[in-house]
Amino acid sequence: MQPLLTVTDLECRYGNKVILESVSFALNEGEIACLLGPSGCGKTTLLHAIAGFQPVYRGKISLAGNTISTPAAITPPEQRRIGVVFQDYALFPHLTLEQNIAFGLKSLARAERESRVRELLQLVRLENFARQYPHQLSGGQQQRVALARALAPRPRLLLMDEPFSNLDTELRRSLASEVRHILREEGTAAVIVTHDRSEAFVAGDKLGVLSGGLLQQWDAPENIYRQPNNAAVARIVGDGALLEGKLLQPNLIETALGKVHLPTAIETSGQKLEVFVRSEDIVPGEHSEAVTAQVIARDFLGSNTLYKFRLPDGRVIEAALGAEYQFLPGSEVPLRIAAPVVFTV
Ligand SMILES: Nc1ncnc2c1ncn2[C@@H]1O[C@H](COP(=O)(O)OP(=O)(O)OP(=O)(O)O)[C@@H](O)[C@H]1O
Repeated sequence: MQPLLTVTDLECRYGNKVILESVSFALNEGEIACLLGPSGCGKTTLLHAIAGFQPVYRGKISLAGNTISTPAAITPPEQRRIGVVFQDYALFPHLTLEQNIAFGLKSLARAERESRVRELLQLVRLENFARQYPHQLSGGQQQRVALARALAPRPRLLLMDEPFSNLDTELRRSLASEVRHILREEGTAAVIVTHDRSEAFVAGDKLGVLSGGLLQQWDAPENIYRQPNNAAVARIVGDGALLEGKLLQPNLIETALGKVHLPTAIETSGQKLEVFVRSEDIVPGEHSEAVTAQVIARDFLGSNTLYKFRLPDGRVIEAALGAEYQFLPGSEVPLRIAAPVVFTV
């Protein structure tokens, strides 16, 4: 099957400043991709290049088999059949919900237009609000209208730039899940920019992690979480500490947080080893491979407690522990690593 969207060796610049370099990925029909990365890493620039708002310096973007961007030629945004949803919703304040959604459907006959608007109002669960104006809706509802308006003309691809960032945390996650459901129902492929990893995990079939102008990894969110390509990706997709590792045996590493056995032996020819330890992958309890750490602080977070421990070498690490563990500040606790992610650098 030919991918819907193909980005090949893309480079984008502002003046002489290189913003994105060697970016390549492919998205299939109906797939949802989330672009995740720190502020300023080029997420919006990539989205704008796909939309046709941003020229490309090198490489190529193709949609449904047609080349739409090269350094030599750009298909104008309005000819790409790409829908865009912005962070600030950008709804028309003087139009009702149904008029907002019908906006891009002027070429349809009236009956067809009305039926498509009804269908979309139902899809975003706002059928009882058809005659209301945007200011009469909550932020989450407004964002669902913006989504319905963008989907109305049946775009081949939908682009969303930080669509949930104006909403509170809980609503963000539930809307991310709802958007996924709505896009699935419509069968529309999408690229969603976010800097919130839980939104990206919930919404995306694919995750693209950007940092330093490079697409560091492109894969299913779970694969990236379990096997990040490098420490930068590991940090972007999870909280944790990066420790130096010393190879004692091909499958045994020593770190400041004790020794860890690896499921498979690794070969190094003198390279440095780095061990990324997620805060939820640290286990207390007596063990031959544990080190003794001191509790210096604890924050109760509800489902778990976030402890700060001082390791024997003086560094402080965080561990998220369940309710079965109760340690007081000042106490000494044996700790070890349950599931390390190891990189050779
Ligand atoms: N019009 C512009 N002219 C020059 N530099 C720009 C312009 N727009 C963006 N940049 C720079 O390009 C880099 C990437 O910006 P971009 O908006 O793509 O990042 P982002 O990952 O979307 O960031 P954020 O998460 O903060 O929105 C930044 O360093 C930014 O300062």
